[in-house]
Amino acid sequence: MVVKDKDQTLLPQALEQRNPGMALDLDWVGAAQANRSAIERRAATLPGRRSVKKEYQAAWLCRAVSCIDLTTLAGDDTAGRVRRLAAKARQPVRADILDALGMQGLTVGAVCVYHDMIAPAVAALEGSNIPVAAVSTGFPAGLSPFHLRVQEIEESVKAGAREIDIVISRRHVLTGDWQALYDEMREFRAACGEAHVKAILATGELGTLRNVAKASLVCMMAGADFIKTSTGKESVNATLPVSLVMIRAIRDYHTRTGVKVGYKPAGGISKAKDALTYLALIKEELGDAWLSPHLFRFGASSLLGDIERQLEHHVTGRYSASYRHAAG
Ligand SMILES: O=C[C@H](O)COP(=O)(O)O
Repeated sequence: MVVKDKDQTLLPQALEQRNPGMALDLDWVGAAQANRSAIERRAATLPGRRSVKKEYQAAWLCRAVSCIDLTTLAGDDTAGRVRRLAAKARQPVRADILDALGMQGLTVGAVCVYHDMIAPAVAALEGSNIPVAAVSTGFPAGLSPFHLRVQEIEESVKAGAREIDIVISRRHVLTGDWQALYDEMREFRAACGEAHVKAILATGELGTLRNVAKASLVCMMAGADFIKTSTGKESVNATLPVSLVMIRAIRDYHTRTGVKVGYKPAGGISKAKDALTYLALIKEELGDAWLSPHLFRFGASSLLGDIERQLEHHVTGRYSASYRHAAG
């Protein structure tokens, strides 16, 4: 069976798009609003939306796979674990399932690791065109000395990371010091050189949705190629209300500057149906242009397993024994 999606772009595209950034516009930042109750009402309508059509669900799930930053960020990471992750990144879904769907050649968007795991990841992904993304700048808290955070970026780029996920200093947001946030992001951007930079806002620690909107704008003004919700280590990670606020900031930035900045929800996204909700959100708020790996990623360590199980179910009409067991 071949599953077709009318406007599909399933394979990762070349990462040629960069956000050049702009001068800090404090008036724009000051005017940013986020009406919590309206945002929450809208977010509540998202699960189960028809904009991601059920008859094309397998194709949408494959698209979700192509947008995953397959992640391992644990203190006990080893080269062996990273090699296994890289193998999964190259072949994220069982070949017989992909054959049945007519989706050969599917890979994930990137593999995301700590600095020390870049070398084994790069070696294991050689020849695949799957980029390695590294979390740098003293991830997850971002509280190491500034010059060491900049140096960490430079080292990560030198080691072969083509994407750098930086963490912002939350205190700059919490104290409303937008100039400091802009300057920090600007320096991180410069240190990344040719590598793409994703700015992790750690939204669960920013206090208000309004702060999330402002921090999103400032990071984009300073040249972030992506804005990302969370490290996955905060007590609250990616949520739909926060995503709406960030996505609307991306939309405003695009309207005002013509520049498309990417979006990466991360942390706690582990179910295929949640992935579909996020894709519906992107489709409705930003449009089809954002539904590809160069403008949208999931930061996720365990989402792929559930998507693979759903695809298997789609193809065979049943879940494998291991899944039935896991589902109780
Ligand atoms: O950036 C990615 C996150 O750290 C992954 O979080 P997760 O392990 O909850 O999927």
